[in-house]
Amino acid sequence: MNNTRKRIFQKHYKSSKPKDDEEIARLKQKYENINEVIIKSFTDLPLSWKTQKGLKGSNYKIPTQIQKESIGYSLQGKDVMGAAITGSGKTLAFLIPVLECLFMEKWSRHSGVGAIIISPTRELAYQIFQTLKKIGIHHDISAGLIIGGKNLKFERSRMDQCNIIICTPGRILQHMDQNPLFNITSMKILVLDEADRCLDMGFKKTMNAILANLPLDRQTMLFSATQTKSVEDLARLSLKEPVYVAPHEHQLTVPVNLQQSYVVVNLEDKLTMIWSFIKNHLKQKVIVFLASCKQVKYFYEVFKKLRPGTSILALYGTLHQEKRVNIYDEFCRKSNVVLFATDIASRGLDFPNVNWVIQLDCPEDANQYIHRAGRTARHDAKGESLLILLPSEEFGMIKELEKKDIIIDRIHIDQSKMFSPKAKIDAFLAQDQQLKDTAKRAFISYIKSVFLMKNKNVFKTNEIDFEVFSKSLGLVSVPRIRIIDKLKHMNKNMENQSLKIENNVLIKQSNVWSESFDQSSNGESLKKNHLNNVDSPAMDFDLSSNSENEEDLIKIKRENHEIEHMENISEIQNNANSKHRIATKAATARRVLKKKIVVNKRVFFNEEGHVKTNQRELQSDIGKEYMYENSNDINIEMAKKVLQEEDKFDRKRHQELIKCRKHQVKSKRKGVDDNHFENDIDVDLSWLPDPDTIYDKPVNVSKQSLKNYNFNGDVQTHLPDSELFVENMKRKHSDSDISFNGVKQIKKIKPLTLDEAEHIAMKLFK
Ligand SMILES: Nc1ncnc2c1ncn2[C@@H]1O[C@H](COP(=O)(O)OP(=O)(O)OP(=O)(O)O)[C@@H](O)[C@H]1O
Repeated sequence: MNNTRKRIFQKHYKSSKPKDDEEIARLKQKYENINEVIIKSFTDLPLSWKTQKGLKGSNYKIPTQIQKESIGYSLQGKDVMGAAITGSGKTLAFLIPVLECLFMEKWSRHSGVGAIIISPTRELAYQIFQTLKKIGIHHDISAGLIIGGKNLKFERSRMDQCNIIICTPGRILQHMDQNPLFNITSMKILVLDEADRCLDMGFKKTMNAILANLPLDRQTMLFSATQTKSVEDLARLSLKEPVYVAPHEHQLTVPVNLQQSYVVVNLEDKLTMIWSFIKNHLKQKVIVFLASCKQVKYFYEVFKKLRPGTSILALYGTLHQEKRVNIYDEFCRKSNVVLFATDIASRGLDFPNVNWVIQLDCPEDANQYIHRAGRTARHDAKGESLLILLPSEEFGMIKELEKKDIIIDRIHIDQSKMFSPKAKIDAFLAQDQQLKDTAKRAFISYIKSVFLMKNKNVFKTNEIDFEVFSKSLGLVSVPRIRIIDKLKHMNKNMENQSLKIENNVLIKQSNVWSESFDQSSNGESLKKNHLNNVDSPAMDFDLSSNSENEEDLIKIKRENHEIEHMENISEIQNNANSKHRIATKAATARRVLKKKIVVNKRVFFNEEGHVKTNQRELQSDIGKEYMYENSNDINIEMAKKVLQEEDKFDRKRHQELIKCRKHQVKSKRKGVDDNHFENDIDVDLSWLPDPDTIYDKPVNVSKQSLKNYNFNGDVQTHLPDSELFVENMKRKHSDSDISFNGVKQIKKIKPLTLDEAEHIAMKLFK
């Protein structure tokens, strides 16, 4: 019955399939009369049957507002700039026109690249690809995901067969540069998802290079929840009379179903706060945003060890690509789970059914807040967002959000529901050096991220109590951050000076900074913890992560910064480089002598716990002379010579020792006692029982002749079972022909049982 129905349906379906040419002509006619007001469902849009079927199969029936308003313009071939709140369906708003455009152009697998869709992160590109696969399943068009993390050759061999390329900026540029067969001359559509991010300073050079390679005769679509309106950006993209579609402008910046709130906590209480939150929300799906990948790593490692009773995942840029995709999929699948993430997860990702978004570290700006919070309450779903602010961040950040019409309520933490995992974390770090290092890196990366943030009304490094913060992470002492020390020092000397620096110099500089931290924690300079009014210069750094360049590579969003408080950037670089000079022991010793520091004396103890005084004296004449020379200075050349001379003596002694050892082995083999070695092995064996006494007695030995021995070799009184024991032993050993060195051979002795062996041992040691 079912089969018949299916066949009938297929017959009907086949007969109703219009010829492509006819369909194209019919649809073209309708393009001019698209009226968004009368569009109630996707079927009201002039779309090919292949797309309609794909949409239906994916359960998309009613278009969202941005889809209704933008798809018409896109079908007409206009450049479109779409801006709509997070989770409002912007992906379909550009994927449908892309498919339709290629269909109308009668694009086939052999027609080459027809559309390029660029996304700032790999995860987002992967997600777009998945959606395209669903809705484009009935089209005879191929698509490729070009995001890196895979062999370039492998991608290259497939590039030419792709009609739609979904990519990240870095990877597509790599193909443009390195693949002579990559042909995009016939390309029709360019889409930038999260356009403002793709066009900001982080990707500026890459995007400029990509755009220079693309044909000018193309349609361009830009989509984002926080769309760029920069004239410069639009000029770079060579947009032609773009249509700006923003259905929620002046009404909404965040979804209506999003419930927002914020709390104010001290930096040192953040860990306790998030731990308590997780413990109170074990049955929820939560994303926790942090400022850097090193922090994410630390929180992930610690929380995994703490075992809160829910799954813990982490997503950050330095993870291997395959792992990233697996974590992404796992988080999508699970319902009770906490994901610690950097901002690679803040834009575009459509994780289903996220209950909470926690912004544990303050977002860079209001736009960042919008994107992060938008990971929940997507489409028609509800969700909650909690922003965690430091007392020093509250005023500035709330003002920033108000500028974007985002009004959020402050809530207070119920202290009775706070559980501190501090004691456990301290214990973990004490046992695990790796975790301790991760904590140090987390500490440093957080301080650096605050230091480099542009908005100094919000991010104030001088308000951070370094000692208290480091303790809260389980660290015993404060890790040293040299560059902050350096800048603090320079700040004092060079106030009111400014300097224009080039982008690339600063990028290099930031790399030096990221490497130049010293993990030793005994630096006096930071013992006081507070930076004395040191704030970073007004630089526009983007610490947000991205998969292309790895998130800890600090990127600048704006060119030609005015940097106050710095006299000469090259000087910083020189100084920073000089920090990398290897400190030799000699140099350290010289410094110690110069400063007249009394270093601790090293004391050696022997096994009995007595202080060893007889240190080996130098043997060579030159060595003795050097030792008794009463100088406070270190003469490296002289020390070298002494070592060379002493080396000769050492080698000689070593050879003698080897000779002696050989001699000892030989003697042992011969069974000859060697007095020399007896002296070496100074062990008193007098307490051992005389083997003759035990083994060489006749079977019916008298009770009186049997003796037991205590540990000191003293004869003890006879025990009633001793005779039995010896007899038994003799009987057992009667078959053996094992011979003891220097002891009479006992023939045919059977081996002892375990009990007997234990018994004899007990007797001997009593
Ligand atoms: N017409 C529709 N009907 C039902 N669901 C839809 C429709 N359009 C999109 N969705 C769903 O809404 C969710 C959000 O869509 P999408 O990821 O495209 O949002 P977005 O606007 O791109 O968000 P962001 O700004 O965060 O990137 C997805 O789960 C998607 O499947």
